[in-house]
Amino acid sequence: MDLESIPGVGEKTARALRALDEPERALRRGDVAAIATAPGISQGRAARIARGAIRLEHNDPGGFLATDRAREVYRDVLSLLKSRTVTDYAAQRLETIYPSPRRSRIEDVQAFARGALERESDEAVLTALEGVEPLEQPGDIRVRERCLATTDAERYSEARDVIPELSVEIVEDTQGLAELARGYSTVIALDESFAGVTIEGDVQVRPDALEAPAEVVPERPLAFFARNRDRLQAAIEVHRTAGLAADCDLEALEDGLSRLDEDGTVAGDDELDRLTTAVDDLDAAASTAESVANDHLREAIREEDVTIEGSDLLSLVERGAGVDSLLSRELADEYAAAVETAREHLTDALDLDQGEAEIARRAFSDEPTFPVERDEGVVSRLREELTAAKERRAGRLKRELAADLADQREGARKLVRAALELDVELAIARFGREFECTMPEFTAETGDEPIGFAIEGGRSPLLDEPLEAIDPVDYEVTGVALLSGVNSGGKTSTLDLVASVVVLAHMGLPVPAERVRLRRFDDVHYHAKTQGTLDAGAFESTVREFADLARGGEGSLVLVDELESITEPGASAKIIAGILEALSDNGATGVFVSHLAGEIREMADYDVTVDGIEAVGLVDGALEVNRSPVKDHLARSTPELIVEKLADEAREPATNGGDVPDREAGPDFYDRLLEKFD
Ligand SMILES: Nc1ncnc2c1ncn2[C@@H]1O[C@H](COP(=O)(O)OP(=O)(O)OP(=O)(O)O)[C@@H](O)[C@H]1O
Repeated sequence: MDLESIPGVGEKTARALRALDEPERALRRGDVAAIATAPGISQGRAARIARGAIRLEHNDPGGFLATDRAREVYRDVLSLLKSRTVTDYAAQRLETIYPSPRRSRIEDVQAFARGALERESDEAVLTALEGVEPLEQPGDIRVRERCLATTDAERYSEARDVIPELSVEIVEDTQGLAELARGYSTVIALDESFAGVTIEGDVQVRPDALEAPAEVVPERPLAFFARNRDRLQAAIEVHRTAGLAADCDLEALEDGLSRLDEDGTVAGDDELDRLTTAVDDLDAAASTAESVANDHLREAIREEDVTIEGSDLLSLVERGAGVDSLLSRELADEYAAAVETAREHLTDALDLDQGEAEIARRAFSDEPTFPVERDEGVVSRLREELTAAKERRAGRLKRELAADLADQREGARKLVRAALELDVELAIARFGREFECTMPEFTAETGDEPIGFAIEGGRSPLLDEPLEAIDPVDYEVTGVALLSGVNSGGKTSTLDLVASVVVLAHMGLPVPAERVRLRRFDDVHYHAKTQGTLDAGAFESTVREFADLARGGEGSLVLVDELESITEPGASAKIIAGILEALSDNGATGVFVSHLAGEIREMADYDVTVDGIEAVGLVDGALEVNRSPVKDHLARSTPELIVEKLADEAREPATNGGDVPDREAGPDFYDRLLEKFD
């Protein structure tokens, strides 16, 4: 359907509506507001869309997490996974794994997770992963030493679009081209008509340039590799340390990257380095050469005894000759030697080749002068010569490197993606290992008897204690059960365990238990313990919520922690009994933690299962608890245990020097109390 054709649906609303089909992308609040107020959308539809948007925000596109506490458990287990990633990418990628009732979705992630669990992570891999990030597009680049030239206005604008890195110039004719060539180290002429013309400077006639932009601007592909050099090197390192098969030639890529500087220039070429240094140092070297020559000459003059006949001197003075002629007459050899040192210095300091040295020689004239002075014109020539050679060389190296790397681009992308995916897998593997997880078995798939859930040796990942301090819990529920138990026995932790196991299983991930079998649930309703008695309004809305639940509970997992605190015990027991009946009729799976299990069972008009977390005894005043709920067993409460202990002690013969324990309240009293508990 064309969304924009709905009256009143603007672009923004349409975008928001489309986003609903893309579960990976959360809707923004503004979008939801736009939908809700868009004319042409009924209130009911707007509400449904808003609910969908909220689910998306909670990464719950399937509406699996039906309550706040269920969503909290999901966020908590997700955090545990995310905290085991190295890269931000992997953390974000884990966000896309959400619990779902859909078999295909679960199985897809399961396949991924099974592979992940095989992965070994060692420190070297994790360290290497620190440098990996998603690849980035380089920013805009400008190449100043090269330009494009054409006589044609259409080609001109096409060139500007296709190769924005170079400036494009319109030229009238060969003369225009020649002028341009003086300002750039290379001019790329786009017109066939320029073929064969001879112009001073570097002019290339490339009518095909717009079809192969990377050849005339190798800076473009190189910028991509330069921008991503470090992350690519890190991704290579990840592949090496993890022994991961790569989709590209790692050596070739690494070699290419090692020749590339961060700014996109080619590194590690001796000749280019020589030319670059020569251009940079030229002025300084020429001036030093000058000083060297003058020092040399000064020294020579100082040591020289110049003998000149009076008549010669007279003729020189009469002719008005200066020091120069004296130099050339009397000190020609010294001058020549001084100039030679200057030339040698320039050649050596700049490491010039023969042709360049020829030019450099001319920077110091054979005509004697004092002081010796460089010829700036010649130094400029030399600079132009060196710069042109440098740019030619850099250009060639860039083209070669770009050609070498061109084939690696796709491979490089895959390399980084694989490294980042490995981080996701390693996070799952570490979670799996650290919580001693297994893959859960969905009974619909295994063909076993339908059950609710059966957890063997489960340890809640939400407990703060280290794993070894957590007692493994076995718990199995099919239908709806009440869970009774001593204070602090671990009832809430058991609900947390069930919720996290079920949520993880429906995310397609391994679960923290020795073995888990479960049915595929449609949703999880987990209600945390309510703090204190609810006011009438809140009580009413809670009852309403359960009425909804009771109506449609089939396929639901309902976990409720001490609902009785919402109102006074008598009324609570009645309400809970009613909810249990309805849920049980509807085939839901549920666990209700309650201290009123006995009362509720009596109220209910069917045989409610009551499981119990039992204190095995009191050790030094502290309860010793069997954390696995015992099936069909109403656990004794803590007060009962204490009365029992007192009764036992009262019955014991005095052991402390004839002092009879609790003389005032003898064994009879405790026995009578105990009877009340039965
Ligand atoms: N399986 C376990 N292994 C070790 N310690 C546990 C386990 N389960 C719970 N505990 C410890 O017992 C404490 C109390 O657990 P929990 O809050 O789940 O008990 P409860 O029965 O719900 O308590 P209450 O009666 O207050 O509702 C936890 O904070 C935890 O330290």
